[in-house]
Amino acid sequence: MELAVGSTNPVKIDAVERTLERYEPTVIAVGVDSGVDEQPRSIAETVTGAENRARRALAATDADYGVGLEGGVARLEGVPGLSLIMWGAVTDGDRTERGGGPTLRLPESVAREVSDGAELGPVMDDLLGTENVAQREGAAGALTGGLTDRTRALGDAVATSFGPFVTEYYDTDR
Ligand SMILES: O=P(O)(O)OP(=O)(O)OP(=O)(O)OC[C@H]1O[C@@H](n2cnc3c(O)ncnc32)[C@H](O)[C@@H]1O
Ligand SMILES: [Mg+2]
Repeated sequence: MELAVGSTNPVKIDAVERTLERYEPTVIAVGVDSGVDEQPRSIAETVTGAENRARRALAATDADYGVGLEGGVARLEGVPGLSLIMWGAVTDGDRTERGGGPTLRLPESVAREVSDGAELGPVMDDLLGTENVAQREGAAGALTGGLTDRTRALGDAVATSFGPFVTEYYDTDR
């Protein structure tokens, strides 16, 4: 199975390779524009970024599927504080499906800087004294003490957005 992933971030490529391992994936990294802000600030903007990445990556290749992964922040109804969210989108060129990954509350100091306009990646690097944590364990790893990491967290978004293509349960939706 050939998959075009709309990013060159190694954690996103790894997340797709590992999650879809049983399909023996060939993954092509395609640097595309997400078409949304570098730091999406709502569920809708995050999902749109994932969709754009998936469609643009597929359009640039003859892969079977395009996959888009996007990280964002949002204030969610019923959940205090600012949340880190992540969404996936998968397209076969005809149909597009979306699915989410885990949600984490950001520490207040991080939430404040991001709310003031900063991008999460650099703010996390400042807090942790790291460089490019977004390309390694990510906020998901740091904020859980390693109970999960960004590859696994994004892998969940890959699984939930890919599911409708590999199970029969959604067939009646079409
Ligand atoms: O090259 P791309 O694919 O754009 O990879 P990225 O790391 O920038 O990932 P996103 O654009 O999807 O994420 C939007 C912003 O949120 C940040 N971000 C998202 N998840 C993160 C995480 O787990 N740890 C640190 N920063 C994260 C990221 O660094 C960006 O500033
Ligand atoms: Mg980015």
